[in-house]
Amino acid sequence: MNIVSQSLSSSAAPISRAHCLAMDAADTLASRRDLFALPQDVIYLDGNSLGAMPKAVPSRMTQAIEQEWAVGLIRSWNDADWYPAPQRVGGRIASLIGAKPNEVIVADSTSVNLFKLLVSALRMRAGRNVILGENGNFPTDAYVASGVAELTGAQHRAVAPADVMAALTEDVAVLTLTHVNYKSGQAYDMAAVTRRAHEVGALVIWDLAHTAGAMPCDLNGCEADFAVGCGYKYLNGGPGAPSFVFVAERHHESVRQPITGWHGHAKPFEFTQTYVPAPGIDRMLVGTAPQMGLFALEAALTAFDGVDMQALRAKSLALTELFIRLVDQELSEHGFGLATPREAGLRGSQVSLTHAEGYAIVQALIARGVIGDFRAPDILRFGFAALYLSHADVWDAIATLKDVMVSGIWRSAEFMARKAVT
Ligand SMILES: Cc1ncc(COP(=O)(O)O)c(C=O)c1O
Ligand SMILES: Nc1ccccc1C(=O)C[C@H](N)C(=O)O
Repeated sequence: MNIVSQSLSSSAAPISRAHCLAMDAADTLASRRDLFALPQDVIYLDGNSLGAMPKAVPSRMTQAIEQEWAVGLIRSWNDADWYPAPQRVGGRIASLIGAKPNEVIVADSTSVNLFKLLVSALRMRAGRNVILGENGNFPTDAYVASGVAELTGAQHRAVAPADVMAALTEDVAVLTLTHVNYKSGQAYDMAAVTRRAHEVGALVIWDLAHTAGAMPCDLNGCEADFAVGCGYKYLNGGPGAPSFVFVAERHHESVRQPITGWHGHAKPFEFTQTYVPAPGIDRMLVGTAPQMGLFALEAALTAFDGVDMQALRAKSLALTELFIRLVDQELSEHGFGLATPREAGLRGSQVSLTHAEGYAIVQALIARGVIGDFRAPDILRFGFAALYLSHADVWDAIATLKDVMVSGIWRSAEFMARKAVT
């Protein structure tokens, strides 16, 4: 039972702001908020798109720029340990996703890492030619799968999430899914899906964009093959932070990724003319790593030091449950639907509402300091980063949304007309 159920189940009384403050007083993660620089007048519910900035980042960047780059110059590749940063930061992320440190490396973007893994998986399942995906996945996942299919002659087959299990047939080389859907916030049962895929001999790539740092994940416990994810969402690495890629140790020998750049070479500084893949996870590298992005991400990850991911999950579920209950309690007359499962076990760390006028409503909310986002055609999306949100924030966000609806302010031309960029 989570903190909301505990404090509310015994009473049928409406939830009040005082209840929320009581939950904050009992919140063991509450002090983590001080690790983040967030404007006073903002309630930030968009950490599933761009995480907030950890205060540890600016001083690390200043040191990297003013000392390591300006003074150390090229010597810093060795003297400041720039060279092993992809492995080092990968090792930190591994601890958040149920992987061993040598199974995760940070490189490139999520889209590029998906490309590398899809081609690798097809090569490992020669004789099978289907990439199985899901309808409604984040577009880049579908685009990259189609691009790989076009390049390799494979077939990209996308089915409804509910039909994935049945679509796992013996011609599937690789199944590619996003663990927590970016629109609905619904999560797959990673263990069950991976098991079924393996029963038919398929490999699985999990996109953890909306999972890593948002909730616990046990890649090795699920015997996952491959995974990718973003550094800039719940890991708070900053805009365009590099992505991470996971390859289970048992596949390290056989995985051959297609972008055979020199940093994935066994001996990059021998400058030979023939490509020989590096042993282990290093072969997933391509070219020179974006060091500044790595440093920001590395500093950002210190916000997770000592965090029990089960406690983080409990708080995340408490926040999302509270939000859902308050929508029921405060907004029932305003035409919102719920696109996210009420059942906690099926939910990631976001709540999505539906409303035909969602775009204008989100714009009006943002103008009042509650930052969520809109996803066409009718989704109002709210991400809950348990490290920096409080239960009172949830109350205040709902109160602002109610005010936007009751006042009808969202109908003003300003909000109806503004163009969405995020
Ligand atoms: C599920 C998912 N995959 C991938 C991405 C992004 O990939 P990239 O970092 O390559 O832009 C996102 C968000 O942008 C996402 O939500
Ligand atoms: N990388 C971005 C750059 C600009 C605007 C949004 C994004 C996102 O990450 C969107 C996110 N993946 C989503 O789930 O909608």
